[in-house]
Amino acid sequence: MELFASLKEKIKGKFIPIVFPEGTDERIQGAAIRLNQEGLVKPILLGEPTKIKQLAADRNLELGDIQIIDPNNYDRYETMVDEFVQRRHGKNDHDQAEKMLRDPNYFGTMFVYLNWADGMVSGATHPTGDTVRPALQIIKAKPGVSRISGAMIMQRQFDHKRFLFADCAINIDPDAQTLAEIAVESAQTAQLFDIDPKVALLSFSTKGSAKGDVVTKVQEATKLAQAKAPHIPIDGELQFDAAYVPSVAASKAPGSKVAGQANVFIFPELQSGNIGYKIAQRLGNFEAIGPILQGLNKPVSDLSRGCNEEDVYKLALITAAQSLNQ
Ligand SMILES: CC(C)(COP(=O)(O)OP(=O)(O)OC[C@H]1O[C@@H](n2cnc3c(N)ncnc32)[C@H](O)[C@@H]1OP(=O)(O)O)[C@@H](O)C(=O)NCCC(=O)NCCS
Ligand SMILES: CC(=O)OP(=O)(O)O
Repeated sequence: MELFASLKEKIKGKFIPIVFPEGTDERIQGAAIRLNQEGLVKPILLGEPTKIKQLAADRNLELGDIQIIDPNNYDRYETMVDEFVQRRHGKNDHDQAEKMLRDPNYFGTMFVYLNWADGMVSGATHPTGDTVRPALQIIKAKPGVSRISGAMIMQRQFDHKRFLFADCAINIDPDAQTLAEIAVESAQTAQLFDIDPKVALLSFSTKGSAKGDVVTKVQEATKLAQAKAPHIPIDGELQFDAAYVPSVAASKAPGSKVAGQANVFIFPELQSGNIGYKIAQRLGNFEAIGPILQGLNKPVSDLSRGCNEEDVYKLALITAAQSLNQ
């Protein structure tokens, strides 16, 4: 079954509450209306209600019974502040918490932490750092995960074949240990999207063809990842052509169980990961879904500011489906 049809089937009729901190944004409003009308998600928009309603009316959008919550006028605000201070274990005091929760991303993240929503989708108007920092600080990583990372599901237009790229969003310069963890987490995320993972740790070098600290890091990460998950086909260091093209793999990495057939691509650091997915999306015409945060205790999803309404709609479906697996 097509990916989103199967996600819709999983969540339909469950009215999973998802909080959208950017309630005034047109793309968010449009997606929330569709999700609500189709009975897929129970959207909660954050922002000043009169402003949200006026903007919707100006755009000819009908919000219907969608819930709107104003962080600046909310009767449970003090409870949220107290819970936040407790969660931060002395890192933020009451006065700081009062101010921080005025930020809709902190407010929305607390909603998820307190189980008042099952997930959050934000980032249409906020850069990634501001969107995800509250989740890193409040929701935190699952047991057994030390670093959260961001995966993109890349879907080819003509045959809907899917690939996973990571880390495209979070860890700026991961060390070998973190890179290994990203590789293993990515293989697990891939399975959620019906990708049978074959994981390539990418580099500008294939099997020692070039030298340097950055190549050594990828070689070490490959060994660590293989030891962590011996049941998953993982190999590196591989150039992209060796990872993906069978004829190149045959000459550059003969005998590899991954080279020539990789579908999960692990980038050595964030510059290449973020640039790589945007090239595939904008030049290669791939549909880019995500970034999907891997390793968090509860689902919080970050949009790219370049997203459209359809991206918001789809990421909300993924976020709601992720909440069923928590
Ligand atoms: C994610 C990011 C914002 C975190 O940076 P930061 O806020 O300066 O990070 P800090 O080191 O101050 O850590 C803040 C908190 O997050 C936690 N944290 C940071 N990175 C983390 C990670 N990858 N996994 C889990 N926790 C993490 C820290 O432990 C810390 O928690 P604490 O406050 O409870 O001690 C930063 O790594 C970043 O900007 N990444 C790139 C984002 C981006 O622009 N991507 C491209 C577009 S998609
Ligand atoms: C994923 C991405 O590109 O996010 P941002 O909105 O921070 O640019």
